[in-house]
Amino acid sequence: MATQGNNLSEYDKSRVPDAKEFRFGIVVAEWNEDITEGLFQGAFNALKENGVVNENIVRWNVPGSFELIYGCKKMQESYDMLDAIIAIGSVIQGETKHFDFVCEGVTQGIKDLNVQNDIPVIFCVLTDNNKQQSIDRSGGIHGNKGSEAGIAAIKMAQLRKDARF
Ligand SMILES: Nc1c(NC[C@H](O)[C@H](O)[C@H](O)CO)[nH]c(=O)[nH]c1=O
Ligand SMILES: CC(=O)[C@@H](O)COP(=O)(O)O
Repeated sequence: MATQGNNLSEYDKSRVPDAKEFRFGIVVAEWNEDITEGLFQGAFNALKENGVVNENIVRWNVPGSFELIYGCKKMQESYDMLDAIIAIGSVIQGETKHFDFVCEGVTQGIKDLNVQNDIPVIFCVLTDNNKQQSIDRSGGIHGNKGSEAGIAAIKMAQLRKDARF
């Protein structure tokens, strides 16, 4: 399986651009907030480890993962000086098919934001079968997907900058 055998927090620092000039937005869903706070810390720490200063990180909260779509869209519109945005959520299977619709909806919505707008939005939404899988991927045995997302945000910010010249 993609994550098993790998650690989401490990990365080759020599392959990560210096991010001290970049500005990032982070939109965090409050559903399963024990998980999403862990993901936020992973992303925040990864940005800081690579030179980002606190003043260049703006955070908004939204109720659930489905609202990440609107929150990220408004952040793209409100903060056009941002270099990348990270969308953080934790969706855990319940008794019904609601999980399927939330996961598909947020996936398609964030994809659309990347297609329609110029600020890249990084998909840091866990879609897990149970709580343990979420714990394992937000600072547990498989590392922290938030860290992975922070590094992806830096790399996409650099790609966007390079693409302008
Ligand atoms: N069950 C989970 C949800 N459900 C709520 C939706 O995201 C949304 O807020 C609601 O349908 C109102 O529009 N959200 C999560 O982030 N994680 C879940 O496990
Ligand atoms: C992803 C969800 O919305 C889900 O956790 C809600 O739980 P349930 O399907 O039991 O209503």
